[in-house]
Amino acid sequence: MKTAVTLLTKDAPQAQEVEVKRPLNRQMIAILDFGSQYSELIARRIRETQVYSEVLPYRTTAEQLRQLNPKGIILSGGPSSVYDAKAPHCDPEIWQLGIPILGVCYGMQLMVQQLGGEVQKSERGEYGKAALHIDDSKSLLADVEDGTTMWMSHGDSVIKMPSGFELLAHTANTPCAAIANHEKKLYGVQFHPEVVHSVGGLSLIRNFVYEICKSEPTWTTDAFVEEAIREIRAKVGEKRVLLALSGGVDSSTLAFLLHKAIGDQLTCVFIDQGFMRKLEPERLVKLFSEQFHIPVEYVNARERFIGALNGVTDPEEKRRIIGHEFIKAFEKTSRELGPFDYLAQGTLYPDVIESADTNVDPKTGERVAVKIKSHHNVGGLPKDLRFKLVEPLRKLFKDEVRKVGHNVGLPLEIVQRQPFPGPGLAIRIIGEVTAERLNILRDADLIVRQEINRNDLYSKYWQAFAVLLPIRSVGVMGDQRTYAYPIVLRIVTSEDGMTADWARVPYDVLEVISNRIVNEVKGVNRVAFDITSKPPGTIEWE
Ligand SMILES: Nc1ncnc2c1ncn2[C@@H]1O[C@H](COP(=O)(O)OP(=O)(O)OP(=O)(O)O)[C@@H](O)[C@H]1O
Ligand SMILES: O=c1[nH]c(=O)c2[nH+]cn([C@@H]3O[C@H](COP(=O)(O)O)[C@@H](O)[C@H]3O)c2[nH]1
Ligand SMILES: NC(=O)CC[C@H](N)C(=O)O
Ligand SMILES: [Mg+2]
Repeated sequence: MKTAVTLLTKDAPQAQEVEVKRPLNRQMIAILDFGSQYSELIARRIRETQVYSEVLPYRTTAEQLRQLNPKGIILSGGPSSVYDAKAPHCDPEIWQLGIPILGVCYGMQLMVQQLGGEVQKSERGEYGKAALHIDDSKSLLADVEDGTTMWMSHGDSVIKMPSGFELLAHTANTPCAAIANHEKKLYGVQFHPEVVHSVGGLSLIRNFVYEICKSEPTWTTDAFVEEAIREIRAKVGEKRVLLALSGGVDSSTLAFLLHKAIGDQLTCVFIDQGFMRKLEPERLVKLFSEQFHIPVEYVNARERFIGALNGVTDPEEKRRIIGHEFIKAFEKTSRELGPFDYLAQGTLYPDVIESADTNVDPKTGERVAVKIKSHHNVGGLPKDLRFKLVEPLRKLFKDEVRKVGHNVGLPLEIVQRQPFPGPGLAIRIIGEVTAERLNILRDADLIVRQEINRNDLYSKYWQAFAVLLPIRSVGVMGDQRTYAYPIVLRIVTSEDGMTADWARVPYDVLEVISNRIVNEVKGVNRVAFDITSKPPGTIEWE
């Protein structure tokens, strides 16, 4: 049996109303989102404990929550201050639901304020690591070591707890760093247990999920696949689906998942936008058709894409045009091979969060855009998209998708592939994209890949690639003056693409890459290595 609750979720495509359907017997932890950058990270940490979790808008009412029947509720952090007139509030009825609640940072401050305690701006904010001194190691803080490091990011503090609450922990700057009303199962922490720097954060989350909420670890990759297949079948019915297949991890995983779910109602379409790496298109079509027996329609759209980018230099403009051309190519394919009602894409959560509206305006409580860059498959979509979207991986992070891929039988060589962006080499050529620059970058990129593979480094790095800059510098080769492009090496480590660090690549590997590029690629006379982490940089240069 299913319960249907209509909610406006924050990452809904074109902000349509989305029905969140949860089977009544599904155990879940609901997260109410007050605009924290980490809301989805909390969900992911909960899922790591094998309990299903979903982020919902902070306006979700107590009645809607009662229908969803979660085992526990978490209130996220957020940029607002609870005492501001326009700060976002939750439905005050939720405190009476009898469901355990954990407030994190802003979430705790809100709990305190609504239940009669006091929150004030503190003299000194606390940002970064803090030592947590434990006053009561029962329940929430069981197994969390006294003096452990927790990560803080707040300017306000709880100065008076509501009645019925007890102190669980403090730090040097924060007298109430963790509090509880054991009887009502209401808990609050000023720090962020969900971030990786909080040592013991996962223990705290496990205590909440298992000991306090009494959830059971039923959310496994098997369960995800089973449910995704059921939902795809229910959504699509007898209709036909066009899958945008790039050959990357996400869309290949989706191809296997959809193939299991709807068999030959599925048509996979690969668009050759002209920005692929050397030999990639041929390899992909062969692999899927011959080895996996999943036929792929190859669409040659090279002329259209490069034509559309003629003279365009602004990165967001490039991304918008590329997204638009992708959709035009899918529509053309639909006219020729369709019709298709549904377009399936391997969209993941990081694509969504970087492209879409994610923050709450502290003054109005409304979402405001903090767009980092429009991923072609999210921000590049037109408002009047003719297809309905099928994006079952939309809530997942890359490492979760890799597990799903493995589960549905995708071979290791694809499961472990480094990501490659849909706009391809076009966003690795800074400024205008020309055929000449594409050829140069393709040759340089091949050398990077060859040397990384030769040294067995491929699986150590999140991505390793070359970027071409549209400037030229002077060099000397064979006693001749050269005036040519530089290539930048971008090689990073990362867990999920949301943050990244530059890889400490052995000098001798860098040396060989540099020598080979300058010697073998005509038009390049200099190689640089990017040593910027994300943040403040991003992984791709555009
Ligand atoms: N050349 C292409 N042809 C068809 N669809 C594409 C192409 N490039 C990207 N897409 C679509 O856009 C989605 C997002 O691209 P993205 O690169 O994030 O994922 P991916 O290619 O599937 O995996 P990876 O991130 O590992 O490269 C893909 O899942 C796919 O649905
Ligand atoms: O399919 C995609 N379409 C895009 O428009 C896009 N932009 C960035 N990326 C990939 O996303 C990850 C994070 O990249 P950034 O740090 O550059 O935002 C990195 O792994 C990037 O390669 C994209 N993938
Ligand atoms: N990270 C947060 O949730 C911050 C909450 C609130 N804005 C503060 O500064 O205390
Ligand atoms: Mg890709």
